[in-house]
Amino acid sequence: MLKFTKMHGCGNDYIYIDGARERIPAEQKPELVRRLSDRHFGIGGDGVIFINPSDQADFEMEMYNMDGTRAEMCGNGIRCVAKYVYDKGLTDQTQISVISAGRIKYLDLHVENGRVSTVKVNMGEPILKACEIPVLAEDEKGEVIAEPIEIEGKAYRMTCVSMGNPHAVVFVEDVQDFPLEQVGPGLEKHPRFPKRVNAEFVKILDEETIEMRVWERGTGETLACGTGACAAAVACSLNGLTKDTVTVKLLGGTLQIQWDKAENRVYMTGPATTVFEGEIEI
Ligand SMILES: N[C@@H](CCC[C@H](N)C(=O)O)C(=O)O
Repeated sequence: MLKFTKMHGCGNDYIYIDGARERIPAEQKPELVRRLSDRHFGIGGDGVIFINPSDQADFEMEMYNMDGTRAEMCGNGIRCVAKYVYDKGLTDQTQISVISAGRIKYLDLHVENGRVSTVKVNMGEPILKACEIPVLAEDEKGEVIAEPIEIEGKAYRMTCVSMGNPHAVVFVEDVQDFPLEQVGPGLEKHPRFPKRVNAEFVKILDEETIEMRVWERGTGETLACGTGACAAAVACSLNGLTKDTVTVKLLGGTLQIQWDKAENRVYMTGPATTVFEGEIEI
């Protein structure tokens, strides 16, 4: 029997597993993730996150998308990791560090009635160099800002940002009626992205507010994406469309994103919620 906790951040739901208690061989994880994430035959979720011990930070986050592929970073997931470790008494600290794919993030936990309600995460520097995102570009050391790209015969402009994981941000007039199911997979798997990409479709509401839908690499449309919201805020600022602090409205909730340009750090603040706990035979 495998113990798990189902949690979400703005409706981006993952299955959280204590990797110190549940020892699963690495080669079995992708298949297990696909089974557990299945919304009809499994627990159901956008993927699975293992919370492991670490010598470099307070905890390690090991993140898998629904299709069993690893991702370097997960913004909504890392807030839930903070809630998991605090609410379960694995730490009594309200400032913690979490490492994911070799990069350490620092988190401030906001506690109400003994439980974490919201978390502010220092998401680090946005990565803008094409070869580091990675996105194929004429100038591999340059930035990809408002560059033309064709998907399914239609022309769009994309701005590429990595928050540890790759994102392509496209500005659109209408988010709600945007044909995400057609355009999202085309952008995710476009040959310019050697590691595929997460695709954000963004409408500017005013200089401090944006609306966004996301097509996630390895999962498809989700109700929210934390790293995607950070990438969108950076892309808005780079294109001169908003201030450096924005409210991002997603299908499943709202995130506050600040790009502190003096420090060149992105800060994300948002909720973390536990849905239920259980055990499943594997
Ligand atoms: N939903 C996440 C991002 C999850 C990983 C992503 N699909 C990828 O493959 O990079 C978030 O909140 O950041």
